[in-house]
Amino acid sequence: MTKTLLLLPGDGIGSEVTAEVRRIVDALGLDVTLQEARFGGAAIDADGVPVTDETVALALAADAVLMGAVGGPKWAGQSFDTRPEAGLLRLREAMNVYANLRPARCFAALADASSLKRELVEGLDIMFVRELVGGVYFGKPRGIEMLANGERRGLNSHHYTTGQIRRVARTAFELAKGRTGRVCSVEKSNVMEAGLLWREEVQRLRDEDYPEIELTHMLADNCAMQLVRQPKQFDTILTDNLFGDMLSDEAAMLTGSLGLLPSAALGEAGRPGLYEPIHGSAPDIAGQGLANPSAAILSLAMAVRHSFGEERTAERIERAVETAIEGGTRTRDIGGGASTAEMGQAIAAAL
Ligand SMILES: NC(=O)c1ccc[n+]([C@@H]2O[C@H](COP(=O)([O-])OP(=O)(O)OC[C@H]3O[C@@H](n4cnc5c(N)ncnc54)[C@H](O)[C@@H]3O)[C@@H](O)[C@H]2O)c1
Ligand SMILES: CC(C)[C@H](C(=O)O)[C@@H](O)C(=O)O
Ligand SMILES: [Mg+2]
Repeated sequence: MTKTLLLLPGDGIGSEVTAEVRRIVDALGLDVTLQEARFGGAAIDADGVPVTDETVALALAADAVLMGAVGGPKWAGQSFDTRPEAGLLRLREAMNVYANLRPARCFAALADASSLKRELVEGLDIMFVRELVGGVYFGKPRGIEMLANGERRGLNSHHYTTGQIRRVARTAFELAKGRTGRVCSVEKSNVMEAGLLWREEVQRLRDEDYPEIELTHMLADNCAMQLVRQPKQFDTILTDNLFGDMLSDEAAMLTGSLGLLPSAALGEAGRPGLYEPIHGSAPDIAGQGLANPSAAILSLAMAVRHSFGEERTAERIERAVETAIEGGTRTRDIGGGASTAEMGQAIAAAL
């Protein structure tokens, strides 16, 4: 049956990399109806808000949503509620995509592009499962307030409920069953109550429902260090919204570039997923044809796998990205001179 894919190019390199996603959809001849809507800064400029109610409704009615990137200096001075990033948070919340899968795999041909030694990253395959609709990103109260003594105070709240922790932990355990069965849960249970609850609930769910899973716990600061000391010790890393954001950017460099890491944000079964490269709008290279479209194209592969249920086509896209890189076509971030379009063409040709 024809699937619906809503493309949200967004800002900066977002539109450049989603153009290459279109190229791949066309080259594959996928049975997909493509829709497109403004998002982020582009929507602020045209519609006055980073995401309109109509776009949220389109997303909820689609089979999958693929977002490029949002944000940029043009909108950085605005209040939080009207920034491009707020549109992304609103969409994640509206779609209730609480489990964010961020795979960090090192392609053999790129082991030397990593900032770590080849032997540390060769064969690396980590799956981050980042909680995406809770924690400090969404906690209330929040804001900047004026104190009686004339000082200003910035305030954010970090909290998690049992249910929020258990549902994302379940996703991580289910995924790990199809991998090596090892899950490392990452928090700061030594200083944060929400971290302590996280550790307790993850352990409890493992003991109740997943005795076959080998679960370990690690403090987030140690995890940041271990990722660059001995990254191959990890298989599945389960963590909260903020730590997951930071640790996945760190892990991107193990694979060679931020331009390589895709993501899938999933909610309840049968609901649409939200797919995004993990990188941002990259204002420093936007508009120059320098962006690596691989992360966006690999995000399409994740959409095809998780929302369209077409595992073989997903693997075909992933293999084509690897083949194009092995064949020597590389954008600047991974040591080559290819443009965004040339990289997309090489991937399309390798399908
Ligand atoms: N999901 C998203 O939409 C998302 C994610 C992260 C940041 N942002 C937003 O993007 C804006 C810029 O943020 P930033 O500069 O801190 O992070 P960024 O991810 O945009 O860029 C960080 C660095 O990585 C490089 N880079 C990123 N993607 C690349 C690609 N595909 N190919 C080659 N190089 C790439 C950039 O050139 C830059 O040097 C901010 O407004 C931020 O809020 C959005
Ligand atoms: C743009 C921002 C809201 C977003 C996040 O922090 O989740 C980004 O950094 C990401 O990794 O998707
Ligand atoms: Mg991020």
